[in-house]
Amino acid sequence: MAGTGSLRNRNFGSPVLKQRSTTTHGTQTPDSSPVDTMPAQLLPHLSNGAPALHRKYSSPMMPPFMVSAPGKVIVYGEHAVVHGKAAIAAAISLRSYLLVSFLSKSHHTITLRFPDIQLEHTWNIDDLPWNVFSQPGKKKYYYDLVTSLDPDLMDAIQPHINSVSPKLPEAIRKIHQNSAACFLYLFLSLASRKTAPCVYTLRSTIPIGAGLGSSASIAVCLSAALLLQIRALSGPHQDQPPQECELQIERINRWAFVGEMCIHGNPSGVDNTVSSGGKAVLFQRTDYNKPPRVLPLRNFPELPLLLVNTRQSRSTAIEVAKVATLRNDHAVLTEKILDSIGMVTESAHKLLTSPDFDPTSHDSLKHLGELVTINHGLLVALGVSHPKLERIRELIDYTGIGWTKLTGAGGGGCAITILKPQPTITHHHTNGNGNGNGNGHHHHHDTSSDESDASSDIDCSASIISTGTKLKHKILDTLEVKLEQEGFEKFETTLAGDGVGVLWPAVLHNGNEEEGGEEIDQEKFLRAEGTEGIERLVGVESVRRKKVVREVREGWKFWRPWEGAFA
Ligand SMILES: Nc1ncnc2c1ncn2[C@@H]1O[C@H](COP(=O)(O)OP(=O)(O)OP(=O)(O)O)[C@@H](O)[C@H]1O
Ligand SMILES: C[C@@](O)(CCO)CC(=O)[O-]
Repeated sequence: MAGTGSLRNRNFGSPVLKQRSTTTHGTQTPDSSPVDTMPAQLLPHLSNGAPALHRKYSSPMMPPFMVSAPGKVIVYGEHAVVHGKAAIAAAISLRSYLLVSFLSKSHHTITLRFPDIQLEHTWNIDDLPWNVFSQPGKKKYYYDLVTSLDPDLMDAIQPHINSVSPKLPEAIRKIHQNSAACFLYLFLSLASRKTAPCVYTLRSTIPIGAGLGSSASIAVCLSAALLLQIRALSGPHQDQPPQECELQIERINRWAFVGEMCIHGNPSGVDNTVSSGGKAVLFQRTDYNKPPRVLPLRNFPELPLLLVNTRQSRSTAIEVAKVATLRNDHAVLTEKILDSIGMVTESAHKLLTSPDFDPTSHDSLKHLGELVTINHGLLVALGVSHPKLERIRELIDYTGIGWTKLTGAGGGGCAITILKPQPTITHHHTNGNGNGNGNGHHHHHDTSSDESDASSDIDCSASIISTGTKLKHKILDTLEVKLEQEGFEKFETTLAGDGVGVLWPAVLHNGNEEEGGEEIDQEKFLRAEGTEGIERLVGVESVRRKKVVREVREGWKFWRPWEGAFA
């Protein structure tokens, strides 16, 4: 077991990291590689966390570490992506955080503490079906591409899943058992009997079942944590070449996809791909036996986005199954709708990647907005909207502030609105419908000036004037009150952020008195209150709210192939 002393003596800057980390296949058996014997050169690299190396850990075990992964929004193409069409999705600033704390070896247990869903469960490591998972033909390695769940392995873990929350009502038990299945399948596939006993404590700022990829983000966290524990990842560190960063992200993503399959049956893989790699991507999977086509959209604009939660929870698996049924019952029609959604995505992709794309121009935003409207209509035709989503769209359409669609699986969950740029006109008549398909409702924003241009209810010209900005804020404030009155919830988030991140050891400079930084332990993590409390304690970004400056906190590290290094 590595004590504090050996941790201190480790050479975290070893150049060996570069050579080892290019290892891809077959040179390492993850069996019998508990993290407490992890060689320094394969541990997450600390470049600016030097003080942490000299601190004394209160426990003689390995210090706890954390991983974090973002949620996502699908901007275009959900559902159609399950059927081979392309989708565009972007990471958001809401994230899941997983703390891995090690126990002394006498424990022989593995514990999940997932307070967001009130799940707490402990398994005895020796009782798990290692023999089934290590049989020839069944044994998988960290570098394998697994594209479907093995029914024999699922059968083997079933009794251990059934032992989770057996007395709770069916609906809650299902949520618990989905998360437990995701963990156990990954744990048994990647770890070994000798894996160090530990506690996995997970907290998330992503609403669950709201279309924002909560399940993918937990699958990414679990995959990254387990791969780190078995030494199958290198970095993230400053000098990692882009291809090497991509390899690490890909490795995490492949196993996260396996975790996603445990939670919702037939995922396309878009959610875990965005959650692993961050930023924004065009994603398409035509053949489930092969890796998908993933084109990073490096210049994806920080579109002004409004995110509203219906608070109507639903299961992605059920919504995906609805579309499969429709496709069975109305094959030709459904195919045409799915094709059209694919065309919406391609059209957006063409615009977003064209050399003269300007996200602040009226024409570009209008084009993207119209595609949002069309996409929503097609999702309605697929039967995956919900009266509450339609109500949100109606409320937003009346204000004329942007273009709205459901995002993710639908059936409830969230709606996104791409906001028009700042209005330049301070008095106008709207047709009550920002999507240009007027429905006869009239709104009067009672301010001064230009009545002549009633057609451009909110003008998208580049000149932004303060009266226009005030008007927009007024409309948004009024809208927020209405949404709240009807039980909906507005979210603040930014688009196109980082993917999976590592905090090793779990120490952050939180500006308090603790020498060398604040050690994050289970109790502190569990005590953090709500999204703000979690972000203040462990958030990957520090947010200076008034000026809305977001910057990555010292300590958190990311694989960023687009930079070849982390900031
Ligand atoms: N914070 C969390 N803690 C534990 N388990 C979670 C958490 N968030 C999500 N899950 C797991 O993910 C499941 C929700 O997955 P689902 O795919 O239905 O919703 P989503 O991922 O939020 O939406 P979408 O797939 O449409 O983006 C839950 O039932 C639970 O098993
Ligand atoms: C509905 C869906 O397309 C998006 C869920 O976020 C399902 C999937 O792609 O796995």
